[in-house]
Amino acid sequence: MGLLVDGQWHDKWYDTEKHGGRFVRSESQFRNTVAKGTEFEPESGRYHLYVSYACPWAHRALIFRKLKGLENHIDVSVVHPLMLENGWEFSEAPLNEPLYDADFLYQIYLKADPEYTGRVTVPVLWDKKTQTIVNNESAEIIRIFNSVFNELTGNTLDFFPASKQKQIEEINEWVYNDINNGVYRSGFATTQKAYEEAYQSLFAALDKVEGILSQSRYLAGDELTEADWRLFTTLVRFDAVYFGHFKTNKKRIVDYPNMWNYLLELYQHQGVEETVVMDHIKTHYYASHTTINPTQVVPKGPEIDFHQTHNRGQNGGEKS
Ligand SMILES: N[C@@H](CCC(=O)N[C@@H](CS)C(=O)NCC(=O)O)C(=O)O
Repeated sequence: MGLLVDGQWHDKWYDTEKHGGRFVRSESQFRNTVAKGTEFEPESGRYHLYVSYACPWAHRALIFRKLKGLENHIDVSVVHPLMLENGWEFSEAPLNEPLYDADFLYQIYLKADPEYTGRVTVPVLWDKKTQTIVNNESAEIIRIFNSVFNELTGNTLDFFPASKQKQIEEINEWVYNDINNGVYRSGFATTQKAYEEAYQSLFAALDKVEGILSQSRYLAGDELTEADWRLFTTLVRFDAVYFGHFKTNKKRIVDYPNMWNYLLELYQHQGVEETVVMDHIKTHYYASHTTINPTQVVPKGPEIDFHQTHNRGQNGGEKS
């Protein structure tokens, strides 16, 4: 775990002291988009996506690449699940870096900006033509994937429809703060107070989700949207990792009937299962966060069956 300062790598854990033991996520810095008539034209084969299978933010991008039929247009590199003193690393194939034969993800950041100061995070959308990072913010990468390559792929599925954008943005706001980032705020807290604040707002938000899903098929009504996929990547990690490792242990997702069935439905959505790589997920969290789990022992359980039949859309506690 570390960061770049003026282009130099420093092995340093998150500084929570400044914020009373609270984990505060820093803003992503590369915020360009792909668009016709700009320096980043939508072109097949031009862009490369760096991800970790472990990371919920990168997972969003992988899911959108799949749902939007971009696999033949945007290739992917997957980092090694362990993130230790050099940050994200590449390894032997298939976890190698094909463009520059880089060993570490920070080298890719340095290609984009030799003086870069900041965290070296996944996902990264890389432009092979101008050899720079287009964007390293998953919330924006999924919007790019949602629409920008439609002419190339012919895939017009829209997970951010104009009629629902305001509602989706509102849902994203509290789901991000209290759930997606909430699990990290709980797990990375270094004071009891900071942990309890995060824990309480997390479970209040999960109760809210359960309430919504008892009335409605998806978060924003009967249409599957970006808001659902953003929540999914946290829910699918919850019982296996966050519940134990991040101490978010009031309830598991399997204890919420509507949310659990919803999670099964999303997991079983065409193409999604192959984006969920549980051994990378467990290894990454348990063995990389040595301040939380110094032995780096990865628990064997729990056994989770995401293939169970779900009841969504069958009037089973929710309107179809
Ligand atoms: N806001 C970013 C967050 C990405 C992020 O924090 N990724 C984590 C992995 S889950 C990471 O790469 N962390 C490395 C670090 O913070 O040094 C996004 O959504 O893309």
